[in-house]
Amino acid sequence: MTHADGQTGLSDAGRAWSRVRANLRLSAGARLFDQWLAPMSLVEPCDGEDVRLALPSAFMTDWVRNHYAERLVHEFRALLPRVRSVTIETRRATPAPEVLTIAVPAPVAARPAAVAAPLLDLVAATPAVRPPVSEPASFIERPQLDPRYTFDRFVADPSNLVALNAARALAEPGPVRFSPLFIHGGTGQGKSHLMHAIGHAFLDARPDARVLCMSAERFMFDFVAAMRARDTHAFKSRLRGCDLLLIDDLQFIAGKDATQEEFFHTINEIMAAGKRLVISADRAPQALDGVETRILGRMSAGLVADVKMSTLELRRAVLAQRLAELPDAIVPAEVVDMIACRIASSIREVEGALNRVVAYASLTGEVIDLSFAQSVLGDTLRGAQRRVTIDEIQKLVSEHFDIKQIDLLSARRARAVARPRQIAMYLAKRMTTRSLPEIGRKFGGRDHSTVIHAVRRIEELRDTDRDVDGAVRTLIHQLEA
Ligand SMILES: Nc1ncnc2c1ncn2[C@@H]1O[C@H](COP(=O)(O)OP(=O)(O)OP(=O)(O)O)[C@@H](O)[C@H]1O
Repeated sequence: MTHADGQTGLSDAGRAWSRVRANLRLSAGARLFDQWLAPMSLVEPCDGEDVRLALPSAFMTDWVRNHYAERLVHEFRALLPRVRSVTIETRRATPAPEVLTIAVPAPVAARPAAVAAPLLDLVAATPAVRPPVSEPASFIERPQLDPRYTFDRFVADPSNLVALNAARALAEPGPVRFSPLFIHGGTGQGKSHLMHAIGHAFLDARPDARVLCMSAERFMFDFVAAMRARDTHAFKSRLRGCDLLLIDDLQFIAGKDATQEEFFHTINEIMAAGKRLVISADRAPQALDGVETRILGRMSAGLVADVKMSTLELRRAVLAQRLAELPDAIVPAEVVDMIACRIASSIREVEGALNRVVAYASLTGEVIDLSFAQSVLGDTLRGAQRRVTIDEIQKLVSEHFDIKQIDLLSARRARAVARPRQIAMYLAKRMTTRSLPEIGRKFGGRDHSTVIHAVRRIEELRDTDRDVDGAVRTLIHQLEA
């Protein structure tokens, strides 16, 4: 219930918001506060449980969400303990509100939670940030699922097909398939998106199911907090009572022995009860140093699937999809293509680049063209621009393996030469925009199928052979420096 203050006319949430703002100003400092936080306003009416805050641009929304989402929940809850969630959304200041209502495209509209916020800006829409822990054991979890991360919004591509199909199968009601599912891959390649999509699909089919989604880091914090409070019972029943448990970024518990002990028992119980389990990490189980073998063994008993570095086609398709969600934005094809080609590191960065261009154009009123986009994305492009050449790759690989560069181009098949050659081809595919035939030509006139074979082989070896994975990581690091 909202109570209005007789003297100030403010609701409980309104008064809490004034205090939260004052606290933020003190802790963030005037400059940061004025730039990012001052433009934020409370969306009224507010029932004091689900708080909504609005910012005038998607860009700002993104920034505040990344840096202040959890903080805002804590600040509000300290003043108003009944606050359940804080949602940060985009609401453009002018013109009048009806212009602000962005059509919610069909796929996302299927989820009522996402539609509930009428001014939802799909690019920057922020999931409600739920309070972290300590719900009573009987509470049916409302999982921390990002409303944007659904299967409908996940673009299928050869680089993610196995993981996507396994994720879909695991989310289907009925017999449990492909559980535990272990999804691994580089940063920003869609692991969390897939996990959340599983959660959404599973809840769509079984709305009363207990689904819990958390990072391994959160698992550790909650567990440590429960131990400190000498009350691990609620923690255990909360985790172990799940129908679907989704744990992101497993690598965080590497080396944390007590947490791993608890984690092992948790996944054991989930699996023994025939419930579903999905885990993600930034590398394959075999390469997760510092994580107990018995945990990794459990993972390997299920399906291990990777999401590989995005292809150019995938980046193009994701951008096209995101643009379709921004009917007001006019972004020429050459700008889209420039972003897809020049930013190859992570899809998160690709999306971020598009958002930034659109946000700047809406703030400055400028028309988007190639030079506008390039000036907005200056630093990002300069970072991404560090153009690696095939020659550079060959030089570095030959130095690393202490062979002659010419050997990489030769017909020699000895493993001491063949493996580095495959690694060099893999890096050329991954770190340059050269096509397969072009790469083949640069390696002594080889066929494009040889390059494909090399890329696949190294991808496989990176999952199973630490030495190869380690060498590739070092080389990538050096090439990116
Ligand atoms: N195949 C895809 N289709 C559509 N969107 C994608 C796809 N892959 C990634 N994305 C988008 O890219 C962004 C980053 O994805 P996500 O957060 O899932 O990456 P991640 O692999 O979990 O990264 P990290 O390990 O850094 O957490 C998200 O906005 C996600 O929606």
